[in-house]
Amino acid sequence: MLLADLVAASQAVAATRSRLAKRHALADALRQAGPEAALVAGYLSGTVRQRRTGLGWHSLETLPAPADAPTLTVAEVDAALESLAALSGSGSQARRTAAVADLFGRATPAEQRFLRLLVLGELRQGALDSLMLDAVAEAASVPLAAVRRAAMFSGETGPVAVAALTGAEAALAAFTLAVGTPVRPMLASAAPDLAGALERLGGEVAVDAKLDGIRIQVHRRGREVVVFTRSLDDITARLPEVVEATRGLGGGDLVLDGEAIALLADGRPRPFQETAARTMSSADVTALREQVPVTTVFFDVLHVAGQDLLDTPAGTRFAALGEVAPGDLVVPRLLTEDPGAAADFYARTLAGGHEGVVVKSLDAPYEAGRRGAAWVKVKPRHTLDLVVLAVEWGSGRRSGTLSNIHLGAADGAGGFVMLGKTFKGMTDEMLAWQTERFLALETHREGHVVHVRPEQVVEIAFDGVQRSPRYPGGVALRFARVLRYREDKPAAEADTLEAVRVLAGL
Ligand SMILES: Nc1ncnc2c1ncn2[C@@H]1O[C@H](COP(=O)(O)OP(=O)(O)OP(=O)(O)O)[C@@H](O)[C@H]1O
Repeated sequence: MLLADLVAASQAVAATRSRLAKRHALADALRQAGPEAALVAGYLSGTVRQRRTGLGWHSLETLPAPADAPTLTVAEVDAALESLAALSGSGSQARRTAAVADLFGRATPAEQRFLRLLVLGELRQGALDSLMLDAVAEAASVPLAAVRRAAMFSGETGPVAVAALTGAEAALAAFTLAVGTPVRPMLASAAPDLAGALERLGGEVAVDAKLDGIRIQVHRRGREVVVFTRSLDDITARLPEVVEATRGLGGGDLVLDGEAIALLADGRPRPFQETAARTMSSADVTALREQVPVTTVFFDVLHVAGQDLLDTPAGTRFAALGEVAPGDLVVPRLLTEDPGAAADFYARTLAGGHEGVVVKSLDAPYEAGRRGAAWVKVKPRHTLDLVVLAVEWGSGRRSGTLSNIHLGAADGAGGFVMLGKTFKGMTDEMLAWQTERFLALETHREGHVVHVRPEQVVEIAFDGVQRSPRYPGGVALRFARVLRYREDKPAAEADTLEAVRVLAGL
């Protein structure tokens, strides 16, 4: 497939705000790509990023004269980006510059623009992953459910696109849960209070403590244990306690879902940052482990000894978890249909220093990768997970640091809408960290404002939402302040403008 065709498809997707029209444009591109659909799916959903090539906007400021006619193929571009990503060691800077000049020199003006945005991670035509899955189903004329199911086992959309287009439903059915390969975790929806959550689910439910740690998905095959994060990164080396705790369980091969959390001697949680620090680096694990040991807590099981439990009702899965894991490794949980008992449990959980509860249906399957209705979280404090769009250089005591952050909510079509700014709540350590982080994400500058790739999620507390003509979404946050940066949440899962409007009762 020619790069020019991919550019045309990208422009067609970007040109419309209608989800249906975007889906048709993507489906056309996938059909045209055939066996190269994996590449096309990767490029059009923006999963191929600057991170891989190590190129910043500085290196793309002056580009060579463009070519007159389109000759570059998508496969050639991919190979060139791969080899750029592999460059390291002495002299790699010069080789990188030469490779960039060669690639861009063979591109037409429109292709140069596309490549520049692609490499900088700014190609946001709104092809979110869920939309790409819709397009795959359309292009291959297969049921969407079959595509979604394959994607939850595959982690990446590319191989699913190729299977759907070349082998239809039969090829999609070959994607199953494999012990050792992570599946996308099930996510929760939110209710404003406990009564709302109980009403939504009805009847007997499980009320779980919501522990403010790090989501872990643990796979055990024989003696081998692998620990994955919420975003499916392998962090086994960082959490030896989890590996040891899992080795000691019964039940043959296992896939478990849970939380790793640093607790004090009395069982109350340590500050979230301390748990998070344990998952950031695999250096000095032994020393870190001595200072801040983490406790392993499981709340679900997806596979036991050759049997997949994803489609088994939660009540049965929870009973299976009780059989393989001792009580101290299972989340505090109450099975009840009595709102009074649920309220007592919620109050006790909060008194124990925990974040809230997750109310779970006992009949539901494990809906991997979905923010489903079967898990409803309830927290006393409302927060939003927003994306940093730009940062301003600080003044006075903060001069030399990037301080005031511009906050964006997802617009539901792959872009972000600004809701306000804040420089509140940041510790000196956070300021130092964010300065480095946002310089690495920089795309361009306007005066004292540094624009960044919208990739960093930040958890924000606020006192309310008000109508505001100043911001494009028509709403702004009152007294927004930073609680913490979230390393475990991709920008695509940030809170949406729609969710913010609902909060504001608009
Ligand atoms: N008992 C529990 N059951 C399910 N998830 C739990 C539980 N205790 C803690 N959690 C955490 O809560 C998260 C579920 O909430 P949600 O799906 O909204 O994810 P999130 O967006 O990361 O939420 P939040 O920002 O509230 O932590 C899980 O990812 C998990 O890390």
